Amino acid sequence: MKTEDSIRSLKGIGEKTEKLFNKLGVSTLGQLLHYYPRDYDSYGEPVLIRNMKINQKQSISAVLTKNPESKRLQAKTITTVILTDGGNRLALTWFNMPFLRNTLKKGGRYIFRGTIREKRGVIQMDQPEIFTDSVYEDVRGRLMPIYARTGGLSNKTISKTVRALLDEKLLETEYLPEDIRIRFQLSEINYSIEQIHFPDSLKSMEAARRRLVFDEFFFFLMMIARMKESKDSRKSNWKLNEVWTTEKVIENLPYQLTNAQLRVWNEIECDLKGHVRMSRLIQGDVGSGKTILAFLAMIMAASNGFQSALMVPTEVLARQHYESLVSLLESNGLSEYSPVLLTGSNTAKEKRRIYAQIAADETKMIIGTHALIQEKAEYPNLALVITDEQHRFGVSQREALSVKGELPHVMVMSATPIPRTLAIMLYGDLDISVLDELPAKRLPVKNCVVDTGYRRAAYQLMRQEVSRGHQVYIICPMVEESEGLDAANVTDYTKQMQQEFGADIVVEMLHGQMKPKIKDAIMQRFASGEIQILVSTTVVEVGVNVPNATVMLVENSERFGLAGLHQLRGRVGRGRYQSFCIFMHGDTNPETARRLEILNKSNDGFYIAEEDLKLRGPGDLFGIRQSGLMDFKLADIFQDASVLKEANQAVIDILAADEDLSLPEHRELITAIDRYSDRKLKEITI
Ligand SMILES: Nc1ncnc2c1ncn2[C@@H]1O[C@H](COP(=O)(O)OP(=O)(O)OP(=O)(O)O)[C@@H](O)[C@H]1O
Repeated sequence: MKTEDSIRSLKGIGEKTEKLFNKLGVSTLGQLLHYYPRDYDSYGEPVLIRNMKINQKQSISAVLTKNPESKRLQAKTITTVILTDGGNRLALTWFNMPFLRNTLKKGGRYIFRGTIREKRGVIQMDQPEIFTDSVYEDVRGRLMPIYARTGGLSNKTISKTVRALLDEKLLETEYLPEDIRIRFQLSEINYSIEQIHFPDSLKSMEAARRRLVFDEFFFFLMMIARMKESKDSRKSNWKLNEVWTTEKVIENLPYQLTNAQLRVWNEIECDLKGHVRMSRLIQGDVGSGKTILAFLAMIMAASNGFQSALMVPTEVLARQHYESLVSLLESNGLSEYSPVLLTGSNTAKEKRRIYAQIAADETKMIIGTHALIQEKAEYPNLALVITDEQHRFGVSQREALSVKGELPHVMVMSATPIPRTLAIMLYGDLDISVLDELPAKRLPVKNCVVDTGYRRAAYQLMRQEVSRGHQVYIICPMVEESEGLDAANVTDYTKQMQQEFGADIVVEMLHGQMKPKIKDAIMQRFASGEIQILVSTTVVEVGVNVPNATVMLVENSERFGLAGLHQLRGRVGRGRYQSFCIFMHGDTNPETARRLEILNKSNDGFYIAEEDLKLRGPGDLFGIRQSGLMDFKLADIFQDASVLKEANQAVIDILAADEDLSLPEHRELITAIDRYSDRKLKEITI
């Protein structure tokens, strides 16, 4: 038997059972070995009735003093046995199992196991499992696996099949080098597989789990590390030596760059000047000033005679960046770089003209939405691509653009602070720069978490801020997943607000269903101060910059994740005025208020992201789960953070000693890694 063989090669697995296993993603023997239990049942010592704990699964050993009784109730047959010990009674009931009357005999000793419940003063056990003493002996004191199941395939069948396979002694070849196993105290692979399914003890299960969790992280990190091109192969074809234009632009800025901005700019500049192509992630909290770094890099490309492209996720953001760039260039006498804006609002004719302009190298700077920049444009002279990731895993996206033209420098901007552990996983193929400082003279946003009873007071605060010439965002979440309802909700709310604030205050709305042109127009009017209150869905979450806005009210804030709320809040507090963020919730669950309190306590995105990761896991947080990329079977990025660190260290050390894994002691390892990467990359759907 081989691990690649179909599970049909096991005795007793016919076509029907095979199909059911396939539903669980198990087709081969190897996959079955790695189909780990999701939990365990422990078979403890049988207890006396008086010592039984309600709502716990327990066993009782008893001699039957009476035969079971069956009666029909509606369409069901109910079979009952009453057990007594020392004056305590326990009722056992089974549904639709009348044959038990012939199985369980008066005078026989059995062990019954099930969850103890109390109903109307009677303690009872529904549907208990039944053992004879000798059968129970086999499981006594053990942890028995509980597998994720599918209809028609019972836990019993799955465990029996796994047991049968393990008894065949089908062995995996140990692929982890011995020194790594010894250094990180990892148990051997076959022992770990056996013990994760049928542990001898809790301790051996934990050791097995640690090894298998290590493997999950290790392979993932190895795959990412091997995707990262070696510095030697990342030769840059672009010589960017001219730096004084950007120096002048920096001098002319109306503010001083923060130390963090200066440090990161220095890293970017070194990349651009060097012989190695840049492949860098710029991470920073909301409002930390990432945009100016992107513009400086684009200006540096242009002043050296090269093109650059900035891709962003929304049209609103593309236009906003375009306008800021145009005005930055104008104020520095650099309009000759003639930037272009490429979005879904361009007519076919305009697009053709812009593409022609790009192809003829008449424009040095292209700003647009991802899809459009990636479309059929030809970039004869593209030295730099900047993508604004917006918490999405984008290897394939980055690759798609990098292949256009002569492999440009790549800079990735992430607006979501990502905890260090997760950053290793997501962006292991990039160098990372962190903007860990907000521009000075910013007043921290004042937060409050309130229930709907505070609404009047919130409106009062808005009125007051508007009278001072400032502006307000009101965020309405989706009522349901349906986009249609989303729009209706915002529309109704806007009408209410128009009535509430009267004709002197302009209230408008913004949502994802609007035509891009209309959305742009609304955003323009808000940015120019013509609209005072903007009622919006989360379309403003992404990077919108209106420093004059000082109040944000988030309705139904319990429906958002913390990281999302932090992004939203980042839309205020971007100028020099005191800003306020009101998280309103219509929920009486104390858990909600406690979760939102985390935002109240801190304005630090990295801290909030850590907390959110703890609460919700990485999938929900960054929309990664859908990509299948972080679907670990056992590993949990947060709980197993220490194993993650060790796996990361192991990857670094192994590659430092043997970059292409060609040493004989790594032969098994490279085979296992290749197998893993093939499978994983096939699974990814982005
Ligand atoms: N060093 C600085 N001093 C003062 N203001 C700055 C500084 N750097 C940037 N700004 C201003 O801060 C505001 C926010 O900057 P920017 O839009 O680049 O933030 P960001 O990092 O992209 O944040 P987000 O992810 O929230 O969009 C802008 O109005 C920008 O002009």
